[in-house]
Amino acid sequence: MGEKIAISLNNVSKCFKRYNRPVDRLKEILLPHKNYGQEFWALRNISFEIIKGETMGIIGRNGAGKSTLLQIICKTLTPTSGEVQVNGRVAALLELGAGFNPEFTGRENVYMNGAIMGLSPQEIDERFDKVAAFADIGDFIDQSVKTYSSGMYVRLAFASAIHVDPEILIVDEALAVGDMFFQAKCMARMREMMDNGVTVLFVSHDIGSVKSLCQRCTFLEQGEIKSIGKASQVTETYVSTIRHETNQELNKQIAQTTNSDYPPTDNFLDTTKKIQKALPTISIVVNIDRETEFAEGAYRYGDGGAKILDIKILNHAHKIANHIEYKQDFFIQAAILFEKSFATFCFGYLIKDLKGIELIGTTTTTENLEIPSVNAGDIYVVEAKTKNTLNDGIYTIAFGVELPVTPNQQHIYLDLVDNAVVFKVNPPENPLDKFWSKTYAPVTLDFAKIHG
Ligand SMILES: Nc1ncnc2c1ncn2[C@@H]1O[C@H](COP(=O)(O)OP(=O)(O)OP(=O)(O)O)[C@@H](O)[C@H]1O
Repeated sequence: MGEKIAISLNNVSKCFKRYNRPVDRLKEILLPHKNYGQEFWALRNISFEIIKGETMGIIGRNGAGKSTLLQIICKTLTPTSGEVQVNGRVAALLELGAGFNPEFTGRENVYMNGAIMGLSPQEIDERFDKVAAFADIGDFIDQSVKTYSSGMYVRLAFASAIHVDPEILIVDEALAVGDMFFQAKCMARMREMMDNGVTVLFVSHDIGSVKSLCQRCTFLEQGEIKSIGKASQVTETYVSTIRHETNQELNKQIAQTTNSDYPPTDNFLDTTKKIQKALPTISIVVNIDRETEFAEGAYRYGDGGAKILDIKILNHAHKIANHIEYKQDFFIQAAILFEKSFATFCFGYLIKDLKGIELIGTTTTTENLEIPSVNAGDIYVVEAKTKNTLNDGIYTIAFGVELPVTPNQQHIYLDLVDNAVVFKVNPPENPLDKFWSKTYAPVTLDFAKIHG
């Protein structure tokens, strides 16, 4: 394994045996030549390398094999076949319950953990106060760990893991158990460790955290790598896969309750404010007679029935632009061809930064705008006008046409083009106008002198 590689997996597979009844397991122990269980491959042919200092996210549905993979890397499980090489001191925060001895006090566990990680008692003495301060569990540090709440347990586990100077930090969803203040503290600490060159492997169902923390990401599906690469792209593949399945599930539910192919939007019409608004006269700049090529890296998904022909960003002067100005109005215009008839539809957009973090967006249902029925063959041009509240930088837009099923909660995606357009926000002409957050919301500031 090269010096720059922290973790290397070569064709790693893991097979578990599953038994229908506990007695079958016993029978197999007693009669080892007989087979009473079924083989289950939790991982199949997993190969990748993680470079030192890199942060890799692992995502996938429940049961995809994420924890099994981490346990194999941490060597608490042995693979059925394949090779695993790990180069560096590993601190792992796996599922709750692993790692600490419940009979020992918190203090004893910190010493035990430090010793396992190769620290001398003197080194642990030097660090203990920092561990206790980070965990912040007060006198519980001298109580046995079995009396801890799950939150206290995570606090101490995280504090002791990060204070052994790991070269590789492996975190499995553990942070989700702590309270929000502790989660924020852990995230900040993880970022600091990454900045200092620690390699991090991070399993999470929170796509936002994976996008913001990880450079690369692996999407596991039924024990196999479905996608591996840049975190922003892999997380998008994952989200689109899940949305596609949600679409199918919703369609199934709808088909069971109605005879029509698509949702009866009567319920929707009854329960939301009816704003039957004719589309204003729009000065059309999008292509309406052919499908346009979207930005490099764009990808689309959806159930069909509608097709987005074109999406354009327009500057404050309503001219096609790939640059928009600080704090000025801009427009998003799209053309949609309907291939089926629908009782209504909904459109919306989402602006993301280059890491894929979703910053600003809305839909017609969020805005309480209801669009009347459309017929197969209709072409609609839709437009959003908004003020640019983004800081200077590069952004992408996802634009979707959907069917509202439950207002603002569940939509069926007919056509969604992600990363459809890339655009740049220019820095302000006057540097004094610059703000320092990713986005800006207009505000009224006030003050009053109450003394002196
Ligand atoms: N000891 C075991 N014996 C039998 N099957 C197991 C064992 N451990 C895990 N599995 C199975 O292997 C598959 C992968 O499990 P794993 O815990 O790695 O998934 P995961 O992606 O971490 O899921 P989650 O997101 O729910 O934590 C699951 O179907 C699980 O039931």
